[in-house]
Amino acid sequence: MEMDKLMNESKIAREKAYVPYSKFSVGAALLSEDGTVYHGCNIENSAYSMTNCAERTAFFKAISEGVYTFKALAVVGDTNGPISPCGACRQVIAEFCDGSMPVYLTNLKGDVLETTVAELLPGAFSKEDLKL
Ligand SMILES: O=c1ccn([C@H]2C[C@H](O)[C@@H](CO)O2)c(=O)[nH]1
Ligand SMILES: [Zn+2]
Repeated sequence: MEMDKLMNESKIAREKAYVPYSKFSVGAALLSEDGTVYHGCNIENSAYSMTNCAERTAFFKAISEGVYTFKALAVVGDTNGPISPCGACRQVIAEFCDGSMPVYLTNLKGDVLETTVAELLPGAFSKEDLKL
């Protein structure tokens, strides 16, 4: 799949955001190895800290379906520059993706920052740290 298509999928995912508190909608589109695209949106809660970001929603949907191998991620929000995933999402992304996997951070104006999982979270805590 071309990356502009994946970025467009993230905009479609964004339309489902449940954001009565922040009114800040975010969408994510996670491309799996077999070509399936998992949509994620942010899902807020009156107990604010229970909010789930768009990125983690997309990952948890895929993982819960038994899908663990990913090729790319696109994220979009109505930000001035390319959206910047929060720390919690960076850690979840690092858990399930190779450091070299491309991540496309975008906004509604069409700005695109192409980065990688490793660039998003240098020094991520990982399973190696657990000495398993
Ligand atoms: O990368 C991001 C940044 C923020 N949010 C959500 C969390 C909250 O619902 C709203 C404002 O922080 O945006 C995401 O889903 N992803
Ligand atoms: Zn997040």
